[in-house]
Amino acid sequence: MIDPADPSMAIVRPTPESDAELAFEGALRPKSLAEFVGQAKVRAQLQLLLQAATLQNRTPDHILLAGPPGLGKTTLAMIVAEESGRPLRMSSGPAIQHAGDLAAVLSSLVPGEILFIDEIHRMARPAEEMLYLAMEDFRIDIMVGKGAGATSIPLDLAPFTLVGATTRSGLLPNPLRDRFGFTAHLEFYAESELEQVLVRAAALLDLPIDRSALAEIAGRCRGTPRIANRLLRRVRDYALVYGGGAGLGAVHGALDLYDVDELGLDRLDREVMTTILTRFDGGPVGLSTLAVSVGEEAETVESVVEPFLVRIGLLTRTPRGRVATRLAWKHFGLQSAAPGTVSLGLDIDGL
Ligand SMILES: Nc1ncnc2c1ncn2[C@@H]1O[C@H](COP(=O)(O)OP(=O)(O)OP(=O)(O)O)[C@@H](O)[C@H]1O
Repeated sequence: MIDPADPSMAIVRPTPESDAELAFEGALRPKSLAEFVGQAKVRAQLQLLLQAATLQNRTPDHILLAGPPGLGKTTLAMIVAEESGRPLRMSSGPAIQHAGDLAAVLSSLVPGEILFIDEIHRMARPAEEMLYLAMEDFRIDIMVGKGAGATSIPLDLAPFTLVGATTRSGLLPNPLRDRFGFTAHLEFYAESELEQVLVRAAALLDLPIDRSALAEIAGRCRGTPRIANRLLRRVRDYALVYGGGAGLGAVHGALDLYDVDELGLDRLDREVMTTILTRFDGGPVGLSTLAVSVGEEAETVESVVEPFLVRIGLLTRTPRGRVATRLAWKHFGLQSAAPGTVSLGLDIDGL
C-alpha cells in the first residue's frame, strides 16, 4: 500500500502525486487470483496453499512476497485475504520501530486474520525477534520492568497468517525467512502480460485505445504493472488535452514528454547508466559511490533501478562493483575512453 506521507515509500516510482493517483491504483487492483494477470507459477502455488488450508480448516501458512516495487505484492496480499475469506490488517516495516508497536498489532488480531507487513525488512530488530515466536507458536513474551527486576509475561495470540512483502529479501535474517511456509518471487512481466493488464485497465477506465498503442506502452513500462497503469493515465491525459484519440501518436507524445525512452528507461535509469559509462568508464563502480554520484539513496539504486537494468542486459552486478555491458555502450551511443575496459568488466561477470 502506498502512503505518500511515509518517507520509506519515496523509493516507489513514479511517486503518486495525489489521492487521485492512489484511488486510481486501488480501483485497478485485481480482486481474485483469476483476475490477477501473469505470475502463473506463483498463482498456482498460492491457490494450492490456500485450498489446502481451507480443506483442513486452519489458517494458511505464512507467506513472503519478494520482488521489485509495483509487481503486485500488496495486491496479492489483498487477494489472499479475499480468497480465504479472512479479514486483512495492513501495516508496514517502517511503522514498527519498537517491539511494543508489533505487540499492539499482534495482540489485537482476531482469530484467522491475515496480517500484511509491507517492506518487512525495515522492521526494527527487537520487533523482528518478537515475530519469530509469534509466527511459530502464536505467542509473544512481553517484557515488564527494566534491568535485574525485568520479567517476561507470556501472552497467547489468536492464530494468524503473516503475509510479508519485501523488495530486498536478502536483508531478512534467516530465522525470519525460514518461518515463512512459502516464498513467492515475483518476476518482471512479459510484454504480452502487460498488454493484458492494460486492456483490463483501459476497460475499467472506459478509455477507447488502439491495440498498437497498448503494445507500445507495454514495451516501455519497465516490466511493471504499476508503471503500465500510470503511463496509460498519462496517455489518456495527452489524448484529452491535445485531441486525436488515444493512439500511437498520443503514446509517443506522452512518453517523450515524461522522458520514457524506447526501452522504458526513465530519467534516473539513464542517469545511473550514463554515470557508469562516462564517469567510471563502464565500471566496475561500487554501489555507494554510484548512489552518491547520482544523488540517490543506495537502497533506491539497488532495489528499484538496478533490477530492471540487469534484467534487460544493460548492467551486471559483480563482486567488484557495477559494470555496464556492451549493449549499454551501444544503447547510449558511447565508446570507452580506455580500450579494454569493456572487456575487463565483462570478464569478471562470472566471479
Ligand atoms: N498481476 C497484475 N494484474 C493486474 N494489475 C496488477 C498486477 N500486479 C499489479 N497490478 C497493478 O499494479 C499496481 C501496483 O501493484 P501493488 O501495489 O500490488 O504492487 P507492490 O508490489 O505491492 O508494490 P510496492 O512494493 O511498491 O508496494 C496496482 O494498482 C495493481 O492494479
